[in-house]
Amino acid sequence: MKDCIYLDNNATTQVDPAVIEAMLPYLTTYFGNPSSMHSFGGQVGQAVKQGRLQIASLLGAEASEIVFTSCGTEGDNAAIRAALSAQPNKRHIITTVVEHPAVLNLCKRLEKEGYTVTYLSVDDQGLLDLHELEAALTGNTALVSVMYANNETGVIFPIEEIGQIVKEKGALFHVDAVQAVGKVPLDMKTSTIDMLTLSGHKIHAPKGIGALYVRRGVRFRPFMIGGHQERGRRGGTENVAGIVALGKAAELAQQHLLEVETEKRLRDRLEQGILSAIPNTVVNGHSTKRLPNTTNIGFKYIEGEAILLSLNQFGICASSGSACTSGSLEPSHVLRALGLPYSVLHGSIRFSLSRYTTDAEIDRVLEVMPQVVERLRAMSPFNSDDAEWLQEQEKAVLAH
Ligand SMILES: Cc1ncc(COP(=O)(O)O)c(C=O)c1O
Ligand code: FES
Repeated sequence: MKDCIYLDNNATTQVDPAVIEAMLPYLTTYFGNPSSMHSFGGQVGQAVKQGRLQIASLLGAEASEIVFTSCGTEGDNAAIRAALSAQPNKRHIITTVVEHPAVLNLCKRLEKEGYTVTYLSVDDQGLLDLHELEAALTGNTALVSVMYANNETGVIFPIEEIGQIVKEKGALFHVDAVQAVGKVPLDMKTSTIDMLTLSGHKIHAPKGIGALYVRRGVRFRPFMIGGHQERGRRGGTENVAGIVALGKAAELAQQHLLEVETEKRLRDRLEQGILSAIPNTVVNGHSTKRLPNTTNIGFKYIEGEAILLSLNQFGICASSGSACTSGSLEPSHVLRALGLPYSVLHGSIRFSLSRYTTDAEIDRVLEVMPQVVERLRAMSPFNSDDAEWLQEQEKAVLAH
């Protein structure tokens, strides 16, 4: 079991014991290849089929619309590349400035390959202006790729409204729903989404397995070229144990969707507790158009990294942004896009809860947090907005 108060579930989640139990036989006894003709392989093929049905059920999709991938990053890459190669005459892509690097860095690469990319901006609440989307869409737009919910702030975009606009212009619509799956109800049958990415390790399955929903009728050229697996949409012998795990995790996520209010109650208690006990704190991102498990809080005048290290000493795991960029001390591209002042930008912490989070854990964080912040602020050279240095930094950020 975990030996810390784990509030970093947007980075990754604990594998559910029931998921481990379901997948283990496929690492031991049932090691066959699902494509084999013999019945030993056939049994394994059945397990893959079952996993596909479970994922389809969570998404309100058909089993044939699910393609297993190795992770969310692969799903995003496969969807975007497939959309482009299916429409070779269209050379324009629309995405947002707050996407995960799996989309953002791919789009930057595609610009080098000759595509034009529009990066939609967000306001200080992290929300899009749909007029900007309408104005950007042209007959040359192959694809609009927008995340369902942001991994850093939890802000949720109005996906179906966006989809309506996209469909009017005949572009394909891809949604990175890695953070939304299991936290908001999804129904592909009534949705405008053409392709949707999800990742196992964010929903209590292991790392290294994911899925891509591809609406029936959407032309899909494989990203991973090889054998006939996944109906020719993704070559490579299936990660059977991973698929079984993802299927089980999807089943549990579907059940848990009914209880997601509990997670929200704990998140709100944590957030309100911090805001009321500690002065000069702000919530980053829209307060209600948000995932139920995420809060991103700016603690003015101190460094996020310092807060994280102090919390770590108390056995509390949180994050100052996305795991893949936290190695660099650059402020998060998401918080920068919100145009936050320098003092908030550098002092922001993301707490992301899961169904395992307890009231006792939230109590403990609320007990520790004020002392941590007070101690760091006492050492901070700039503890008011008037500090000349701070003002200079603000100007530099705005000019950036
Ligand atoms: C919004 C979003 N998209 C994509 C990914 C990438 O998923 P994976 O780690 O499975 O490649 C993540 C993971 O952090 C994410 O939060
Ligand atoms: S890969 Fe998700 S935080 Fe970077």
